Amino acid sequence: MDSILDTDMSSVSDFRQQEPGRRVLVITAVSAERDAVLRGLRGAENFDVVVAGVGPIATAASTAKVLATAEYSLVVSAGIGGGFIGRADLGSLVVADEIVAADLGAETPEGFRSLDALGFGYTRIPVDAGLVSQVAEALRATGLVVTTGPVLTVSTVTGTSDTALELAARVPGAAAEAMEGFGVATAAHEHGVPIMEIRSISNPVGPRDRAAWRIEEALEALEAASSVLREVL
Ligand SMILES: O=C(O)c1cccc(C(=O)CC[C@H]2O[C@@H](n3cnc4c(=O)[nH]cnc43)[C@H](O)[C@@H]2O)c1
Repeated sequence: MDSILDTDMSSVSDFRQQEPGRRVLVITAVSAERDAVLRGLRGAENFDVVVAGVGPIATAASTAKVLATAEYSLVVSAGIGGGFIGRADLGSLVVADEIVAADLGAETPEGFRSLDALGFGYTRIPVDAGLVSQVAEALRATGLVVTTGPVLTVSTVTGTSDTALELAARVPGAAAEAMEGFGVATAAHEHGVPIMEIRSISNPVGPRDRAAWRIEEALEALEAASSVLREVL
């Protein structure tokens, strides 16, 4: 398999306008995630799966571009992510009940202040509670291990225990971190389309140990989750 970091974004420019209605747009960062989602969806016709790049900025731009060309009833940010220790183990799934731009703000002598605390915008996008519980229950019914909670969007992968502890204190209940959710959610929110985020856990949030990442297992869990999404969305 190619590196997880390969970003084949051809699906963005190849995207064709689809019938409006109950269409679901799934946004992944990289092609390995897209392929796992597509395996799970097994040709489901009401889903489009698009590679939008790594990080919140690339994904926001790519998602906005797709949403400008077609109508969707739901946008799903899906991919691998880091799990906060004690909240989400390797190979398990996290369904976001809130999508939080966790490092968008300012450092002050009193500590971090988020953009919304500074009065400049928003950093938290809630997910419909009924949708979260419906999807989480359906995933659990197939034997998958699922946590619901805030999923943090960061521009820098956490690499120390200190940062992991700081983020967990900043967002109580934080279950996972990744790099795209808030970008996808901002584009969806601005288009008035409901959003959800699902992460399969490839690594713990904390000291950088690239060799300990379990990307294959996380992609398998993402595939399994996608086959459930096929049935419930
Ligand atoms: O270890 C590195 O040197 C490194 C540098 C830049 C990027 C990476 C990635 O693995 C890209 C992250 C990619 O996967 C998602 N992801 C998975 N685990 C985490 C995490 O613990 N924190 C943040 N993002 C994570 C993310 O959504 C990206 O798409 C590695």
